[in-house]
Amino acid sequence: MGAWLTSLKQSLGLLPVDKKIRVLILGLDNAGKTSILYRLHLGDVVTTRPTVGFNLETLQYKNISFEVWDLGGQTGIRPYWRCYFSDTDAVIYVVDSTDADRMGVAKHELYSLLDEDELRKSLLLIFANKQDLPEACSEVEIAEQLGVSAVTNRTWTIVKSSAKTGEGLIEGMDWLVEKLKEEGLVGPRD
Ligand SMILES: Nc1nc2c(ncn2[C@@H]2O[C@H](COP(=O)(O)OP(=O)(O)OP(=O)(O)O)[C@@H](O)[C@H]2O)c(=O)[nH]1
Ligand SMILES: [Mg+2]
Repeated sequence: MGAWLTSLKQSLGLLPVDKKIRVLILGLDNAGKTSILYRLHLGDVVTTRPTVGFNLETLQYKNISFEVWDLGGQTGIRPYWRCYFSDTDAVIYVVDSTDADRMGVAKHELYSLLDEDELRKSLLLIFANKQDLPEACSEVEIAEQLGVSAVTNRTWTIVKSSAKTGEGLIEGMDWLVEKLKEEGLVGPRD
């Protein structure tokens, strides 16, 4: 069905209006969350500052509306993440693949998220970010250090990415769309 016809039918009440897919972008400070949000939103590299609070954008991808919340990742802000958990369809967890010293902290924060009841049904897309840098660990190494192979109660994947070059971002979004369809959260026509 053409997009205009869908929208006409929706406005006439003949089709349900698709709900927005709620996505949280989480991860340690400096991981690249804001850079990824705006790379997806604007298709370009943006200059960022550490996020205090959040950035919120609506992304349209493959006829799906994603309401994307990018939350600040500094230590003192992380306890506030939980204020945003309700009704979250997907978590994008961003890891700085060059930050070997803090991989344990990144793992700890990830496992805290996995323990959250409000996120028990959320899809989990992990971006092993900053792959354009020569010192970046591979996504296989990151997966190992995060211990994600032990995660069996979630639909998850890990994708290598770069907010700088754009590598992996579409691959990650495509995975999300496929899983949202499988779970019936978006219709087959989307
Ligand atoms: N080389 C490279 N640099 C990146 C990449 N992604 C982000 N950066 C840089 O990493 C720094 C932090 O990026 P942000 O997007 O602000 O990180 P953040 O996760 O939003 O950080 P907080 O808001 O503090 O939680 C910035 O200097 C970015 O330019 C990437 O893929 N490659
Ligand atoms: Mg930020």
